[in-house]
Amino acid sequence: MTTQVVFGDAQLSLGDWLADLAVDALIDEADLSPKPGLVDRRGSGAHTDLHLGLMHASALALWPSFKAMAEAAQQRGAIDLALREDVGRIGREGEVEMLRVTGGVNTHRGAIWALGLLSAAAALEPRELAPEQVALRAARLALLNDRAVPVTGDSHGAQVCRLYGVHGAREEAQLGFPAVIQQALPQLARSRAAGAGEQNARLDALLAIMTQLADTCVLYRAGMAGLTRMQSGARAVLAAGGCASLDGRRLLRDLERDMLHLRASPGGAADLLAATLFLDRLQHGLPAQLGSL
Ligand SMILES: CC(C)(COP(=O)(O)OP(=O)(O)OC[C@H]1O[C@@H](n2cnc3c(N)ncnc32)[C@H](O[C@H]2O[C@H](COP(=O)(O)OP(=O)(O)OP(=O)(O)O)[C@@H](O)[C@H]2O)[C@@H]1O)[C@@H](O)C(=O)NCCC(=O)NCCS
Ligand SMILES: Nc1ncnc2[nH]cnc12
Repeated sequence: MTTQVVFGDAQLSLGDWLADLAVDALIDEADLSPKPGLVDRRGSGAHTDLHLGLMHASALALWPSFKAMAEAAQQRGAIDLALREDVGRIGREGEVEMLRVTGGVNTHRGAIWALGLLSAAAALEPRELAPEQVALRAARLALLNDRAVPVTGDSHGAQVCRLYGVHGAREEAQLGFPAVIQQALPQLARSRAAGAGEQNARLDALLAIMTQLADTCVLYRAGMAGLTRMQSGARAVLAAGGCASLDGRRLLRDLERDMLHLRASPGGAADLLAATLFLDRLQHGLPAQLGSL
């Protein structure tokens, strides 16, 4: 039985719809400008191996993985080890495809993890798509131990988590994406309500994530000095009125200058902004009708 999402006369399977939302979120994140240290429409930020075309190609290449994760969730129908291991296997295959398309560059490793879990979590209960509900189901899935994960312990994230005693991408998901639920979505709503405009509201949401996140990409590239500058700089922009204000824009420019100087790229925060946009669309773009064929 396939759940169909009905938009007027058009019909889409739930897996197609969720994969569309996930890829749209990745492309919107990549395009959003000006983001400090990150790839955007202006350039490659602190990266020498990434550019906007590569981010787009990577996002599009992941569509089948997100669809497959959502379909696995529909088929399994419960948060259990079988589903966790399906999601892990599909995610690893997605990573291989990402690396093939980008010629070996890590564009979206964290995003496959976050958006994969969230796509599966959404597909499990398509009538319960409030951000907190979806994030909680994703957390329960992330807490299960995928026995097929290669136990190398030498990823960049694992190295800096050990060195600095912080939580990385795995724990962010296991805690129910607090940076998204407690920081980014409320900031997105506040900035929209204040009339900041959509682009500035999304930039403010990214900064809200950056105020608190232990972004392991920043830690790996720029150490604790980089992370502290990222967090304090993001707080300063928001305290000055956010990206829609003149003072906020000046402080954003200062933050960008310092992050480029430190080679610091908040890739983890960028992934969580994509997760924010995905959950925001899920809650505001509920399908007109869900039916089962
Ligand atoms: C649980 C996993 C996510 C693995 O996590 P782990 O921490 O062990 O591994 P990393 O390889 O470091 O990947 C984590 C990626 O998550 C993003 N991230 C970082 N901090 C956070 C955070 N606090 N919360 C959430 N997300 C976070 C980040 O991804 C983005 O940055 C990448 C680009 O950065 P860049 O600096 O260019 O790249 P590097 O490769 O580090 O190289 P250098 O250029 O510096 O030399 C980009 O990918 C963004 O997406 C981290 O990279 C999960 O992946 C896992 O379980 N892995 C095991 C295999 C598996 O089963 N996979 C399938 C899972 S469905
Ligand atoms: N816009 C971006 N720039 C650099 N790394 C990223 N990882 C995810 N999105 C990114």
